[in-house]
Amino acid sequence: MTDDLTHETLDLDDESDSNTARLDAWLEAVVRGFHVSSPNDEFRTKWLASSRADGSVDVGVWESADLPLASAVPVATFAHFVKTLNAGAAVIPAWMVTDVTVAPTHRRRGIMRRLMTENLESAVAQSMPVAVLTSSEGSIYQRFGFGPATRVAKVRVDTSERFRLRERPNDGGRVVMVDPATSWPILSAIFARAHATTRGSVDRPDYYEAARTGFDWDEMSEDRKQRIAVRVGPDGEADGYVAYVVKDEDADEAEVRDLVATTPTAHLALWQFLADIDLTHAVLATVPVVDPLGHALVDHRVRHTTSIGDHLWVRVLDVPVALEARPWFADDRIVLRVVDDLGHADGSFAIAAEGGRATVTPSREEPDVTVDVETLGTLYLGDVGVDTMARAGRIAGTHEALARFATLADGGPAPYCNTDF
Ligand SMILES: CC(=O)SCCNC(=O)CCNC(=O)[C@H](O)C(C)(C)COP(=O)(O)OP(=O)(O)OC[C@H]1O[C@@H](n2cnc3c(N)ncnc32)[C@H](O)[C@@H]1OP(=O)(O)O
Repeated sequence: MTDDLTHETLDLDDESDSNTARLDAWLEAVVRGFHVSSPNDEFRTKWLASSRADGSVDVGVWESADLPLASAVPVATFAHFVKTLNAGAAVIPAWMVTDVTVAPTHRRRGIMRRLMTENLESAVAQSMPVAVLTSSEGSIYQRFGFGPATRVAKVRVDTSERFRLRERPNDGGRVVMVDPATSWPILSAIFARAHATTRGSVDRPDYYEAARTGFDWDEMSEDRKQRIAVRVGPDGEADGYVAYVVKDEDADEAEVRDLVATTPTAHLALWQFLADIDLTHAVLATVPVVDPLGHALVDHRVRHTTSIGDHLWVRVLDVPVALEARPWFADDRIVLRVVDDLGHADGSFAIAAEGGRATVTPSREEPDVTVDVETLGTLYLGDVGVDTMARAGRIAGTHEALARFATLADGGPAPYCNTDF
């Protein structure tokens, strides 16, 4: 990498003592970077199994072992694996970037920039249409072409007697408590259906299975607090679930760890279930910003938003593949210029849309509208409209061209990603 730093991709399958020590040191660097306690043996074993299952590619940067007090722990880490993103009209491969850390002793000397630049080049070499990540801070990744593309809200819902749905779900379905240890086939099938139909959804890393079936990654121990309820629809098919904990019996609050529903009725039925938990009077949850729950309540104020934040960041790498996978909302043809300092998405592209889908091809025509690749990432899943970005000074074009682009690009359901990675 530089004279005193070496850059190495871990071998997750080598079980020799020396390589195990290497993996442990890499994991220590990650948890240290995020200020999490050092892992115990159970965490390490489960982390390795999950990383292998995901096909994770984990890179570390080490100082020379000849330096005084040289540590086995790398000074930087970077990982990616490939899953899928529901882009609204098609599900496409997504290059998922994670575990980016640089030690305080080595910060701000370009290590992360180098790792990210090389990593995105690998993604392009493997024909990835988009890279995605979730970010610890708000101003790191724009410089690499990532734009915040979905948001989540944190809510506190008063589930005392004030909680009343206008209409109690009454379609003949029921909610059943299931044993977390054996729940995974049901939960993963529900999530797969939600993923296939939810714009902005990213498929889940393998560690979700351990999290849902009895391992608490934060506490690094067996999870004996989490409960799971599954909603069974009138046809006998499981169509939603909620995983929750009542952390402290005195706190009166249930905390939702995961709520996935494949139908509107299942969603409301699971909220009614949460409201019906005795000895609790509030539910804390992370939910879509555009959420029907408030509108389904007699008193919408029982659902109180405590914060809204960005969640999934998108970096378009292959403009035609990415844009052909998203929905379009008018029949029109427009030439879009994308400016990308890293070059991957740079160029002009004709978007010819008809019947909700577009054919996108490189073009030499004069562009109607110009965006940088970060702005394209933010527009991609439809969380923010063209007009808003134009008024933020982020899209160039004539008034008429911007209006046509807005009619073409804006519409459809608000995106939602409820996968953390
Ligand atoms: C996808 C994820 O994993 S998100 C998690 C990111 N990791 C963390 O938050 C853990 C704690 N932080 C860190 O480990 C490090 O500070 C990192 C990884 C964020 C940055 O690593 P560094 O090697 O210091 O970054 P590097 O020196 O390559 O900086 C590259 C550019 O990003 C900028 N940058 C770096 N960190 C930050 C930050 N926290 N906020 C804003 N800008 C930043 C630098 O100023 C630099 O800008 P420039 O090249 O355009 O002038």
